[in-house]
Amino acid sequence: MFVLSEFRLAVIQLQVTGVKADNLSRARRLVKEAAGQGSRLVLLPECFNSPYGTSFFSTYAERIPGESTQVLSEAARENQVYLVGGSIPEEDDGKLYNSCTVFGPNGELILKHRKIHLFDIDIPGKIRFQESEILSPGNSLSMFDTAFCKVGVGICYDMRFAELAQLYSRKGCQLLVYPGAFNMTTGPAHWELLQRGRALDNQVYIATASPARDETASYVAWGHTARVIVIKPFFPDLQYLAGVRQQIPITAQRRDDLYTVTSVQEGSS
Ligand SMILES: O=C(O)CCC(=O)C(=O)O
Repeated sequence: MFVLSEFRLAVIQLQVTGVKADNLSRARRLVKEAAGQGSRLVLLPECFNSPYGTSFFSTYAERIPGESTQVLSEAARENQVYLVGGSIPEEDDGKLYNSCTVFGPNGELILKHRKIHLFDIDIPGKIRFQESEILSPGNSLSMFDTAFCKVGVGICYDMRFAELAQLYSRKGCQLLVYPGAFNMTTGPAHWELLQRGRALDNQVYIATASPARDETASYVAWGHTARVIVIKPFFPDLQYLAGVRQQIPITAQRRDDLYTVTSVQEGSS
């Protein structure tokens, strides 16, 4: 397979409101803009079509395929990009999931990742959030190949679990993407730290996308810029990555005879 050493990736920090149609059209417009700037892989945030919160999930939930994933598929095809479609509340067989769909440049659905680790935390006086009151967890790892590199997918809280990133890296991923929506408590404390940790431990690139911060929302996303909508291009450079892995060869230096992290799931490619 011909692999480009360097490519442009766009992370869209989307303004998300209660009007689904606006969220979809805004996302579509920004994917086009990102592609117009040369991006080959585009990432949207967690819950990009709906406000984030357990009280919203059932109202905004859709089946897959459905309205939102149709828009994503068309946006990927029209702009010839790999599109990691953030996440949406998904309804399937009476259950709700937090699901990320990934589309290829022909608009084909490459994979669906259901958030594996549900966001259940309780920090007294700060934030209580219990996704598991409403959502069911996914049970699969999710990776896909592109013309540039192999990509592992997680959603927000999934990023806290070092084992998942480690498995993705061991299975050959060079880039991990996490649509996210951290908050004003854990955002400043951990959002960047987690990304740097996962990247450093595993010698991979990490890309995350958050909804833009909206102080009027019931759940205020940390985001991480001052602007309402930003597209951040950056260039994963696989040659550089290979160099780092050679210079600091931790993969070969692991003591598999002493410890190991394995997936109990077979057949995840
Ligand atoms: O891990 C955190 O602190 C935030 C996670 C989160 O917001 C989510 O999973 O949606």
